[in-house]
Amino acid sequence: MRRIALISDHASPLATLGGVDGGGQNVYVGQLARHLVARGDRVDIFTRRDAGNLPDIVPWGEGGRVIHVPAGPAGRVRKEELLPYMGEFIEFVLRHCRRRPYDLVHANFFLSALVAAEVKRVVETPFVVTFHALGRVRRLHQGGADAFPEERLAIEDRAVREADRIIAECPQDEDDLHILYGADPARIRTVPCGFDPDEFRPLSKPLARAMLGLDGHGPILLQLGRMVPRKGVDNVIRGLALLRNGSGIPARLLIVGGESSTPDPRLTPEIGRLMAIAEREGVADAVTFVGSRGRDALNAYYSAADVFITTPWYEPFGITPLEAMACGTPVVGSAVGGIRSTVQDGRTGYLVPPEDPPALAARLADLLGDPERLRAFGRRAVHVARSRYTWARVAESVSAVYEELIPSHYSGCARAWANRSTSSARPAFRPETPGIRPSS
Ligand SMILES: CC(=O)N[C@H]1[C@@H](OP(=O)(O)OP(=O)(O)OC[C@H]2O[C@@H](n3ccc(=O)[nH]c3=O)[C@H](O)[C@@H]2O)O[C@H](CO)[C@@H](O)[C@@H]1O
Ligand SMILES: O=P([O-])([O-])O[C@@H]1[C@@H](O)[C@H](O)[C@@H](O)[C@H](O)[C@@H]1O
Repeated sequence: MRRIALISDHASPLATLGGVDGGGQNVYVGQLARHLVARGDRVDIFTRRDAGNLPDIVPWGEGGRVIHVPAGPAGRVRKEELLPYMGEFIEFVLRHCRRRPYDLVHANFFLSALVAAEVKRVVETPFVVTFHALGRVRRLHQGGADAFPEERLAIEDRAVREADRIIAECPQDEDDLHILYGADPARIRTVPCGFDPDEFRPLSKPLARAMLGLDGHGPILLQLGRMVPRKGVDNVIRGLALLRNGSGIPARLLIVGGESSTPDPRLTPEIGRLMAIAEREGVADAVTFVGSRGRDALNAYYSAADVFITTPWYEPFGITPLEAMACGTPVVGSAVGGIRSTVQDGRTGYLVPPEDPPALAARLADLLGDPERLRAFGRRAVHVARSRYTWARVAESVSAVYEELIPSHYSGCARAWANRSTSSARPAFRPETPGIRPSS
């Protein structure tokens, strides 16, 4: 039985999703852990305690645990401001490793990669990293709006140098790692993200719409995800205006996501910005801001929609288009990142340039004007999603990556450490990265 530590500094599988900091990484870590545990691993997820009332440990399936790490205030801290608290995080994880070692650490995001690199330096546990988002790519697209500290890039460079394996989520992510970070291709493995068939399956549209209390006529378009400018929701609203005015199709747009379950521009400024754009474009009546929704409500939203739209500026993978496909809903998405692999242009949906409302409107008009094509795309989408992208398959591939580092017969690192830890020579944690401090 392998002992795996999954580090996910700011993205807990227990968090509410749809706000600025809660989305794909939370889902990834939670699903990966569940499926690894189902395959027989012991998995501890280390994530920062971001509320005072959280238990120290929460069970996560049979053999899994979410461990809340006291690092910084027990309240919300923006991920951009977390670096100074990572010293406490590292020391906490090291204490766990010393009590009972892990065979492998899997870090998620650059802050967690810093933890994994320190753990490797001190107790020699190998590590795998999935970045989920890369600092240089973010800088390229967000420029001055990127508020992460300068140290992020050096930490990512170090993680790329020191990780035993790096998981890329799509060919574009692989290229970014190689070209922007000089990552050694021999240590990169490309494994996509997934969806859970227990959460997402096609429901009939009338049933799904009745479940959500949606009435009225006209096609329904859906946008669902974290409410941040780089998701390009403004372009979806502009595309909707062009569609309604140009082709006369009376489509409506539902926008799911935000910091709270009712849309509140004070809590989610991006919603306020989008509301103003809908007003200016003359489509405020055709756009419904729903707020964030829990996992159990999403199947109905995806199934109720005629088309799912996602037009981010960039996307390391993009889980939402997959979830839509699994519900039999065709996707019109930006031709960027992982969306280029999941959406088969002209077979399960269409790919459009990222910031191009006229191209989006034209594709929507094409699709909505041809109900037979919509149905055929939807059927193929379910097939593609189910045959290639379940979390069970993802976990199998990730497990194979671990296997390269921990042989199945388990001669293991953990055992080596257990023998060695009887010696008194235990190296101490010395933060090498500027900007962090040890807690004591
Ligand atoms: C820039 C960036 O870093 N993007 C990546 C980020 O996910 P990011 O959070 O940007 O977006 P994704 O679309 O991948 O995932 C969003 C997730 O949040 C869920 N959700 C959203 C709104 C809501 O109200 N309720 C809810 O449950 C969605 O169902 C989905 O499962 O990590 C993912 C996993 O590595 C990648 O696929 C993304 O490419
Ligand atoms: O888009 P971005 O803000 O750079 O980075 C994001 C994280 O902050 C978010 O918490 C996580 O869920 C996403 O997977 C992604 O990694």
